[in-house]
Amino acid sequence: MSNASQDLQDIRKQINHIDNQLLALLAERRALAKAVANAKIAQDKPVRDTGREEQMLIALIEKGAELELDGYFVKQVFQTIIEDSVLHQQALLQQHINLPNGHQTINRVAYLGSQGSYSNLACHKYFSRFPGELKAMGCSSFAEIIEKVEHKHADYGILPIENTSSGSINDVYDLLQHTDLSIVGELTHPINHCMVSAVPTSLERIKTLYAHPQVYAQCSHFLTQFDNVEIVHCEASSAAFEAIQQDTSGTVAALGSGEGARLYGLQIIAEALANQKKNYSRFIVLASKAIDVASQVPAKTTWIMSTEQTPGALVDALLILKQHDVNMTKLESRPITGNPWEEMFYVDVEGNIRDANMQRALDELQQTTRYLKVLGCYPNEDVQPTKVLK
Ligand SMILES: C=C(O[C@@H]1C=C(C(=O)O)C=C[C@H]1O)C(=O)O
Repeated sequence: MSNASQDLQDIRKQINHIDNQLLALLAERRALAKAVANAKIAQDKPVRDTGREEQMLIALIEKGAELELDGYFVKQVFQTIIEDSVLHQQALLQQHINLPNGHQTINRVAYLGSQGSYSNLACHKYFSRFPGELKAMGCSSFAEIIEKVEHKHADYGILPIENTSSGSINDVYDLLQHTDLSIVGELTHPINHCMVSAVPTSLERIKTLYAHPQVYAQCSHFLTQFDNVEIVHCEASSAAFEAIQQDTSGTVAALGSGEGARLYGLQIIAEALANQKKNYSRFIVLASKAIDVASQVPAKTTWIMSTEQTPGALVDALLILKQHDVNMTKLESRPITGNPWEEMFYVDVEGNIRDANMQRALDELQQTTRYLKVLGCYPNEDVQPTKVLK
C-alpha cells in the first residue's frame, strides 16, 4: 500500500473515532434533555424555552467562530439537536399525562406496505421517541390500517395525509369521515424519491417502472421523459422494490426511498426526483382513544364540519375562529359521500382542545354548523427553529 493510501486510511480511522464520540455525546445530551423534561413536569414549565435556545445559539456561534467554524453550520447543527431534544421531551410529557402508571410494553402499529416503505420509515422514526417495543404491522391499503385499529388488532395506525409536492392525500381524508378513531399524533418526514434497479443500469434503458401512485404523482415533472415506459402501480414503495428485486435485465426500475432500496440490496440510478426540492410528507397517528395533550406541550386540534348551504356559511364559521383568537393552519374540503356537491371541511388549528378560547369557539361552531366532529387534539411536532441574527 502506498504511503498516501495508508495516510488516508489512518485519517479515516481518526474521523470514525471522532464520529463515534459525537454519537456518544449526542446520546448523553439527549438523556440530559429527558432529565430536564422531568424537572419541567415537576415545575409545570413549558417544554420549549426559546429565550434559553437563543442565548445558547449565540454563545455557540461565537465559540464556533473562535474555532473557525462557520456560523451557519453551527446554527444548523444545533437547531437539529434542539429539535430532537424538544420532540423527545414532548413525548415524555405525553407519556406522563396519558399513561401515568407506566408505559405500554408493546406498541402495535399498522402502516402501509412492508419494510422499507415510506410509512414504515415514518413509523420507526415516530415510535423511537416512545418507550416500549415497536411491533410494526404492514398493511396493503389505508382502509386496512384503519380496520386493524378499529378491531383492536393494532394500537395505532400511521397514515400519510399530505405531501409538499402532491398536496392532500384524498383517500385518507375520506376515510377520516367514517371512523371513530382519534388523531393522537403527527409527524413530518422528508421524502427523497429515488429510481432504483436490481442491477446497475441507466435511465434510457428503463422500459417498465413500478411505483405507488402517490410517489408517481410527486415525481411527475421528472417522469415526463418516460412517456414510452410501462407504469405498474403498486400498493406501496416496498411492494415496488419486491416486484423488481429479482429482475436483472436492467430494464426494470422502481420508485422509492434510498433507505428502503438499501434494505432490498437495490442500486440507486437517480435520486431527488420529487417535483419540490423540499419534499416532505405529513403523517397522522390514529388510535381508538383520544389523548390529552399536556399543557406544557404545543397542541394542534383537528375537526371536520359541514356548513349550511347558505351564502357566507363558511365565512361565518371562520369568523368564529377569528373572534376567539384561534389560528387555523389548514383548511381542506372533500365531497360528502352520497351528497353530490356538498363539502366536508377539515380544519387544523393551533391550540389545545381544553383551552377556554378553543372550547368557546367549538361551542359556537356546534350551534352554527350542520355537523361537527372533533378528530383529535395532539402535540404539534412542528418545532420552528429559534431565530438568531448571526
Ligand atoms: C433542554 C431544554 O429544553 C428545550 C431544549 C433545549 C435544548 O435542547 O438545549 C433548550 C431549551 C428548551 O427549548 C431546556 O429547557 O434546557
